[in-house]
Amino acid sequence: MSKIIVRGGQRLSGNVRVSGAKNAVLPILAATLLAKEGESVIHDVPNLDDVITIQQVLAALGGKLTYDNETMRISAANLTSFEAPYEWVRKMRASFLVMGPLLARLGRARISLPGGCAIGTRAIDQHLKGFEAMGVEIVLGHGFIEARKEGKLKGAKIYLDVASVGATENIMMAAVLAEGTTTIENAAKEPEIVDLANYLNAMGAKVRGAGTGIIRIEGVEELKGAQHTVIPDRVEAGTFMIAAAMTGGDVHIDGAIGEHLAPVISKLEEMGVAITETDNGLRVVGPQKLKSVDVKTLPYPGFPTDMQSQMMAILMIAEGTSIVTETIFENRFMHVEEFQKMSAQIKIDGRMAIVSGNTALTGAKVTATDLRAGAALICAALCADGESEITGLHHVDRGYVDITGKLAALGADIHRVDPVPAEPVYTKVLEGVAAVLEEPVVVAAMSAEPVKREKEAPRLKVQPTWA
Ligand SMILES: CC(=O)N[C@H]1[C@@H](OP(=O)(O)OP(=O)(O)OC[C@H]2O[C@@H](n3ccc(=O)[nH]c3=O)[C@H](O)[C@@H]2O)O[C@H](CO)[C@@H](O)[C@@H]1O
Ligand SMILES: C=C(OP(=O)(O)O)C(=O)O
Repeated sequence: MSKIIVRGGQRLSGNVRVSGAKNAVLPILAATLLAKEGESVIHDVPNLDDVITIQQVLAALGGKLTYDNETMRISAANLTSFEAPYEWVRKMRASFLVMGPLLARLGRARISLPGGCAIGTRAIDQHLKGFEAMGVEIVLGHGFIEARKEGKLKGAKIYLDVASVGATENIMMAAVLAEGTTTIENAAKEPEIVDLANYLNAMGAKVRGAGTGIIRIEGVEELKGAQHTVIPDRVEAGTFMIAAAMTGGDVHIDGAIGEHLAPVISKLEEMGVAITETDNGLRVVGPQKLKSVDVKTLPYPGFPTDMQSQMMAILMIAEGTSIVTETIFENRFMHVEEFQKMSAQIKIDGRMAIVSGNTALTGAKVTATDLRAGAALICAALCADGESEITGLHHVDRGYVDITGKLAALGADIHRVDPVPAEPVYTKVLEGVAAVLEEPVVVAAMSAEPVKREKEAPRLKVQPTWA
């Protein structure tokens, strides 16, 4: 089992570079499927497990991809499938974002139902409501959503009951090739929505109003591949801000965009952290003593739910009691039990967590229960007394590029231990796969490259019920 070992007590200092945003790159890579001709060249693509997953999804749908030095090149001229099976959607919910592009390009999509996940039920009704308003016929059954529309999708006026990030993105991507104009009301306003709209417009789309509550999309005939640079990851940046502040450090976060982090900056400033904007990032200086604050997660521009657990980590060592209210996901307090193993004093009351401050954190063996919980446990371990061992790293690897190396470069006493893969068992599995496929299989193990086969392996084709 992979683990991160941290010995607390080191003050962080120096410069850390923020990678491209996971939550921006995933919809953008899904949107590359919309280009009937030309290559898309996407820069600052972070080397994350979620990026490898979406890369495999795109390749299986017929996309041709290469990934080198944080640049991904994608051609999607010849799509060969309209199906996203359970294996992908289970691994990464954002695989569901291929539904909008597939409907726009092929008028068909067969997508596994994403179901709930650790942090909440995570409904998809608003995505489906949007597609149905555009004339798509949707049938649910056997764990799949089967969707089709004869001819082009029709522009529509769609009011979202909740300002869902994913639904806004999926509907935007479906609408860019629709007949007529689509209006999304109560649209999500996150910076990742604006980044997606910028990429779509570079492809030739007509998207207006992204970043506000009303987005208008005028459908166009065709889109072409385009160049785009992904925005820096505001959650990764926010995580380093908290790590710096918790250790009383002095850290420059290279690439962080202040405007994207306004609620995090405000709350940290209220706590006594000094934050200054520089030409290309933010400088964060932790104070001697941190003050407690109350925090409530909200859709952008409110305090991001993806920073809630890291914020809770810093509140544990602030002076006084703080209340953290989670309004986006109903089950996003799983990290509390892990923090308690590190001596935290936190009580949960429904959607509120009451955090007693002034805790002298102690090192412990803890498990990342989700992606941001993992990051929060690392932050806590950085100022805990003694050694902590953090497992459950498959969550962390979904969203942080080399968090261990980046923190070590800032002076943290941190390292990662990965078990050596058991070669004979692995080879045996590959031999088994090759036997089933009746073909040799060559896999680039532990690499960011997509799985390589000597020739395209036969895929299981599942026909939609109406075929
Ligand atoms: C890949 C990606 O970008 N993930 C982010 C995205 O997730 P995601 O796009 O899944 O989050 P949403 O904004 O859709 O979900 C927010 C809330 O709306 C509810 N909902 C959503 C859709 C729907 O059709 N019906 C419905 O009721 C969800 O259950 C949840 O309670 O935004 C979240 C909220 O900022 C972030 O935490 C995730 O990191
Ligand atoms: C919840 C998150 O991501 P996802 O929507 O991909 O699960 C996250 O980035 O914290």
